[in-house]
Amino acid sequence: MFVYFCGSIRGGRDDVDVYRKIVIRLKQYGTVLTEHVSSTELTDRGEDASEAGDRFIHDRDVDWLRQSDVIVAEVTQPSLGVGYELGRGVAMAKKILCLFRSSSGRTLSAMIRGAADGEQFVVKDYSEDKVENILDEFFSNLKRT
Ligand SMILES: O=c1[nH]c(=O)n([C@H]2C[C@H](O)[C@@H](COP(=O)(O)O)O2)cc1CO
Repeated sequence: MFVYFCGSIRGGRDDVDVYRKIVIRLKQYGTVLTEHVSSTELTDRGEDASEAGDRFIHDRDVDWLRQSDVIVAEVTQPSLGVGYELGRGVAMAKKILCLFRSSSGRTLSAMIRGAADGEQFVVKDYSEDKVENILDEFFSNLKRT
């Protein structure tokens, strides 16, 4: 199984430790195509603007989205890139799990919360200590469908 993990990069790296925890768990379920998103070495400047530049990052990530079987996004820290990835994912009819920490005091965008249908597009409010359980539950339901 190929998993595409989305998390904020240029939108801010405050939640990188949570991303790391999520990616470690996701690796039990398959190949995480975007492991770099959870790297503590990656700053809010992005991937060294990559030698090939932003177009390279965009095209590579859209290819990975196409290849993925499931998209998991940590959406607490607002990020244009994550929102874009989710929109592309919906257009590709991918199975999507969005994870939001209400303890942040933020209100999740209506364009994410309002997209939830409980099946193809799932939004879960969670606390960091429960994240592994939520992922385990999501992936065990996935196997049954
Ligand atoms: O350097 C990058 N590498 C990369 O893979 N991305 C992708 C993966 C992340 O899920 C998402 C983050 O978007 P943003 O940088 O707008 O927060 O975009 C984004 C950037 C920088 O925008």
